[in-house]
Amino acid sequence: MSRPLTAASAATAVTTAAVVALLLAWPFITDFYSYNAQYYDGLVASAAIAAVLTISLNLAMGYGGMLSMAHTGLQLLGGYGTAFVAVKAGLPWPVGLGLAVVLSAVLSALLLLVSLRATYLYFGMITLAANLIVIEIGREWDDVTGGINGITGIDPGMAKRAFYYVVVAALIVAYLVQRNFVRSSAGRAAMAVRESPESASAMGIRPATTKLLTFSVAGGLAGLSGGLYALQLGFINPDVGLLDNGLVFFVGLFLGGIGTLAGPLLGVAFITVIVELGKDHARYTTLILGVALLVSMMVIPRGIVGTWQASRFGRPKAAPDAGGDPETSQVPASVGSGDRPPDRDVPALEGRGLVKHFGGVRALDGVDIAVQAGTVHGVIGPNGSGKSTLVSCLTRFYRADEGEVLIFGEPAPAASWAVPGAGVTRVFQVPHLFERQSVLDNVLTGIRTPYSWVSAVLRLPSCLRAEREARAFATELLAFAGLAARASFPADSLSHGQKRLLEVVRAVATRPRVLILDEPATGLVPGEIDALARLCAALRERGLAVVLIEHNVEFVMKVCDEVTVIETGRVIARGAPAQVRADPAVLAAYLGRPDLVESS
Ligand SMILES: Nc1ncnc2c1ncn2[C@@H]1O[C@H](COP(=O)(O)OP(=O)(O)OP(=O)(O)O)[C@@H](O)[C@H]1O
Repeated sequence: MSRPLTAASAATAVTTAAVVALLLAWPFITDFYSYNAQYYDGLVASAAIAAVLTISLNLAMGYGGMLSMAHTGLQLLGGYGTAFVAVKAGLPWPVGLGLAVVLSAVLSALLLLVSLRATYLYFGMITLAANLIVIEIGREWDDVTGGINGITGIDPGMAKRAFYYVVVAALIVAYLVQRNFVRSSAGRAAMAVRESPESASAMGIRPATTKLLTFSVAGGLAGLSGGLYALQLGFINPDVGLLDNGLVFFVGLFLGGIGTLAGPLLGVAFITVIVELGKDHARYTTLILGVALLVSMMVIPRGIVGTWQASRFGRPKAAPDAGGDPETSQVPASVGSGDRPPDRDVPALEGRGLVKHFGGVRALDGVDIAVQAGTVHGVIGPNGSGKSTLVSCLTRFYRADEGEVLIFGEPAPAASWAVPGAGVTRVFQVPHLFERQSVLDNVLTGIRTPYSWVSAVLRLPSCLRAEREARAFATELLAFAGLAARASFPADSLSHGQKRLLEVVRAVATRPRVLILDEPATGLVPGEIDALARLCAALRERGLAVVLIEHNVEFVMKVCDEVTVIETGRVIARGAPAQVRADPAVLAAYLGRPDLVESS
């Protein structure tokens, strides 16, 4: 997690220090310059509480890709938790804040669990329903919530200035939770699932648990914001949960920049200033916010921070390439040196009698395939013959109707996300990169790190060490692929060939024992195809099994030790390249284009 100090990170550190200094000095500044210091202190405290909730929304929607309409309800729940503890149970308010965090995190987890299969929009509707239910329970459950009048007399028992510092401390904590989470393997997993649950699964990330964790952490922060809000107001009632109140958080998030670390803070600060300047015309506040949102969506859809990052000034500069020449670079030493030496007696990957139907189409019709460790195994066949379906069945993206899959003689796990953990990683036919993440983060997403999200948020030494090692490994891999100079660039800025190489490198980062590449040479220029061939050879030397699905038969014949040929879902030939090339059934399958398989 310790990053090299670039000009951008130095600027970020200076800005962060300046903002923290301003927040800490604010009460002294207002004391000095204004007769109405308490008002301005309260204004900034309110903005800080709103920023905590906006950070929570950013984690859920920006980084987790989950549309949340439950955030005012979660804030209300946090408020009730704090009020109940402080007023009804007579316990210290910090205990109430703790309960607020737990209650809202638990409700978020439950919401996620009941909507695991929901799409983006349906998840949003489920959270909307939950929000309405929380408000209604608040109205009806008199004994606990005080009903429609709510709970009053919530007193933090300290001077307003002291409470201001409590709020600022909470904002700093919320920001650090967001930053440390996002920069950890948990955060990278959340962004991977946001961009493509399928690719995330192929990297060994379990989408359901990742979403559960992200939404629960976000829920906890929403509860914290609710507890602080109740303490600041001195009361809590069901109206706090009304959706109208959530408008300001949404506008702030989109204006500041959703999916950016500083966006929620900047957005809320911006809105606070707008509302404050227009306070003499308060009835137009909603109109002003609506117009602000509309204009920002039309002019700067990525928000202020997102637009800055995408601009010429905010974009990273290309570093001189640190030895990133695939001609000469070596595959990092740790690739392939897994804990188990390759067992040459048992196939690394085996499919037995695989059958797969799509409606009336029999895409696989009893395919047997056995791939040995330390070999490159080609799978060829005409278009639509079933190659990609075979890969998907072997990696459990499709459930085969019949047959079994074995990895080093053991039955393969049933879930696709568990297959990389068993040693088999696939690369898709169409590039499936995490396009909005940096090139380095794409590779880091593939690396399994042995620390928990809690140690990431607390930046414990074990986590920092593991991150340092992961970054060093990822950097070595990028240097091998000739992409080191582009490490901090977004993946979508790469050329097609670079994207394909990055995807292969990302798969290698999972430290597989079997690597399946589905048409990796498509769209590559000859130099890139050579680099790919060298990579396959290097991985074979390291004892990996490489499965190569390809249309480029010349390439397959050059790099493969064994070839399986499929036609209409059946294996029609298998053996050494020269033997397969001369097989009459193979020549017949390529009827019309025998030049594709015949030696020149
Ligand atoms: N999700 C799906 N739904 C319905 N039919 C499918 C699906 N996936 C594949 N098929 C069909 O199964 C057959 C095998 O397709 P598959 O994509 O596995 O072939 P392929 O050999 O990989 O082809 P290509 O070389 O063009 O990528 C084809 O007839 C295809 O139309």
